Amino acid sequence: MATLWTRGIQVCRALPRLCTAPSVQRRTSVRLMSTEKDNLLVDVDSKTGVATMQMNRPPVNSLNLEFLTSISIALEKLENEKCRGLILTSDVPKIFCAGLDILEMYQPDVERLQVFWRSLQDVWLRLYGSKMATIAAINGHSPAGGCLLATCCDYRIMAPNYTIGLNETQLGIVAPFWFRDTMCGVIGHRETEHALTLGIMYSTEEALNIKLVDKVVPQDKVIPAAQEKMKQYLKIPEVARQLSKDLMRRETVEKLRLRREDDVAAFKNFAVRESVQKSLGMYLEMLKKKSQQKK
Ligand SMILES: CC/C=C\C/C=C\C/C=C\CCC/C=C/C(=O)SCCNC(=O)CCNC(=O)[C@H](O)C(C)(C)COP(=O)(O)OP(=O)(O)OC[C@H]1O[C@@H](n2cnc3c(N)ncnc32)[C@H](O)[C@@H]1OP(=O)(O)O
Repeated sequence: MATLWTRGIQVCRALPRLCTAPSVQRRTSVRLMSTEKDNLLVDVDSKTGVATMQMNRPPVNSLNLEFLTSISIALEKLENEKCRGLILTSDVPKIFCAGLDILEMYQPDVERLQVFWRSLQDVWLRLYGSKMATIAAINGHSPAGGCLLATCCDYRIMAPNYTIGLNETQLGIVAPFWFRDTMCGVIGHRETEHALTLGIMYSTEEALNIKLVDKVVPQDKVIPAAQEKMKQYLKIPEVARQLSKDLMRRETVEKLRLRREDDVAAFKNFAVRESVQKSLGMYLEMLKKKSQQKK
């Protein structure tokens, strides 16, 4: 991984503050370009070629356009750098990712809404279709789009006492076909139908039971366990591992690739419906009330 190391140093030269951070010893730390400051922390271990991507957009890592764009650019960069593995996790306490930023969908600017949806498609295409071995270290709640990110990965390790699931119907919205297909690939048709129609948020233990997550470990062991599991993936001859993954996922990836603009139009037309806007408004209100009660 010499090339990676050299390139990493070049990036660090442009960002000297990072290079002096103690946590980057024997590591190449790459802070990727982003429109929102420091919302994505990406460390690449120069010895193993494994990147750790920490989402850091408080309070809940909700995915707005800028954040999705940062993630997409980072994924592209890691793929171009021929990183071998990716651990996706969160730097926000108790939250892996709260899914799409509902404010992007509520009373939207229609042009931005479509760009927003394309940026989510980009992230999905890059993560689900990645050549890297990918592991989600789920160290917090993971509803909807958060669950999507986790299910895009090859393996999921989760800490206890959190929730994960595609809860879209609870907001009066619908998980599109590529969310469904990703979930189906992990837990199968029947459980996905059950999960999607009811918008089920599973506890960590329930998620383990239905194999939505592969392993449960204490909070402080989630990232070490992901690093350990990654070693198993990296022992497999690269081309064989990548082609096997591609064989499993290509059809699903191609389906969206071929229908991207139809999917954008379907999303836009759905999101602007009066009934959908009303549901989103009520859900936001409920979240606000709940948040105020805590304060
Ligand atoms: C015919 C049709 C066919 C096809 C359809 C075509 C297209 C499909 C159409 C639509 C598809 C859309 C797919 C959508 C995917 C999504 O991801 S939607 C987002 C779903 N997410 C959620 O439901 C999560 C909601 N949040 C929570 O449950 C909790 O916040 C939490 C468990 C994540 C964390 O709990 P707490 O730590 O207690 O934090 P608070 O609840 O107090 O929240 C703090 C703060 O953050 C705000 N917030 C939370 N989540 C979001 C969010 N997702 N977006 C924006 N903002 C969020 C919350 O309101 C608080 O704000 P303040 O009140 O403090 O300002």
